Amino acid sequence: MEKKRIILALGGNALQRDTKDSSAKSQLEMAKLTAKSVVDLISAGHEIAIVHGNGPQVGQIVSAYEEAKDREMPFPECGAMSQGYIGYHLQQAIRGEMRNRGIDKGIASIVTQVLVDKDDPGFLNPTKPIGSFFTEKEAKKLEEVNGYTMKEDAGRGFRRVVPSPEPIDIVESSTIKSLVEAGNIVIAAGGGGVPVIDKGNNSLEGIAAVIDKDFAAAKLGEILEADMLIILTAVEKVYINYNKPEQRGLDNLTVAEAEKLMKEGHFAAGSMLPKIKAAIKFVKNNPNRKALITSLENASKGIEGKTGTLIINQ
Ligand SMILES: Nc1ncnc2c1ncn2[C@@H]1O[C@H](COP(=O)(O)OP(=O)(O)O)[C@@H](O)[C@H]1O
Ligand SMILES: NC(=O)OP(=O)(O)O
Repeated sequence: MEKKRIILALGGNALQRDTKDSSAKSQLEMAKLTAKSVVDLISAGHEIAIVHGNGPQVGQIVSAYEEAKDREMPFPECGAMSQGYIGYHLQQAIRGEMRNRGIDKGIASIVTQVLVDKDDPGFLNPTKPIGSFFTEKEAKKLEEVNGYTMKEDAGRGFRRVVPSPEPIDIVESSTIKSLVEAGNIVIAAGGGGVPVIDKGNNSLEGIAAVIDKDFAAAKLGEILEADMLIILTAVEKVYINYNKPEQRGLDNLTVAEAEKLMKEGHFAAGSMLPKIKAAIKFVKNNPNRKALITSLENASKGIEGKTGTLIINQ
């Protein structure tokens, strides 16, 4: 098979067994399972950069500091900590799996800053869920006492939501590119990257927000001139009429078809919609690029065209 440069976007289920277990032990076990699928792609000879989510983890870090009361930690610093925490687990798990299969490649996480616009409309309407799930009553109390904005998250309970601006550029992109071109596996723009704004005079400033990792992965793919964006999530395919009796899996979608289905409301906001938008951004106006949405365990089958939903320019 042709060797490809691939950006892998790892969704929540790659790192969390279930929404109630946010322990480090469980995350490391999940990272080890995830490593098997990732190393299947590495052993097929593809160049890989990994972008992971961080919603549960950054929420956990922020609330740990808030509960400690006697010490403060700004939100962007918590985002940077989440990159280190998750990157450490993925590095350990993927390195171990590579060594088990006799693959001697370097793997490293890059603490990544992602440039956003201070006037991004996302700052006015928080949408990105972070941290644990709460009942409606608990959510109301958190709104009153802590000043959080809480929203219902896909029928699973209430979560704190924070602004989610769009990524404009990746500050460490040339370093990431050099590492990928030298044959290393790179974990970058974790949690969508730490959002920073440009203050002028070579000065960047972190800002309290969480960038969508699927958008950051599409941006990284653009910068690295990747052949493929693979978004790994909990479902094997994208569906129309999802969760309805007439649900039907989609094998292939052109940008025009995806845009039409998006307008018809087939993709839920906050879950499948950003993935479709990221896939469209990555392939639009570029006939050589493909985006694939499938489940972690189907990554290798998906790349062989045997499952998943493939999004192409036309
Ligand atoms: N049309 C659709 N097709 C498939 N899945 C959908 C669709 N609409 C909503 N979903 C939901 O989107 C979820 C993926 O989004 P999300 O859980 O936010 O991803 P992740 O955390 O893996 O990045 C799927 O598990 C599914 O429940
Ligand atoms: N940053 C981000 O997109 O995280 P989740 O995938 O956990 O929502």
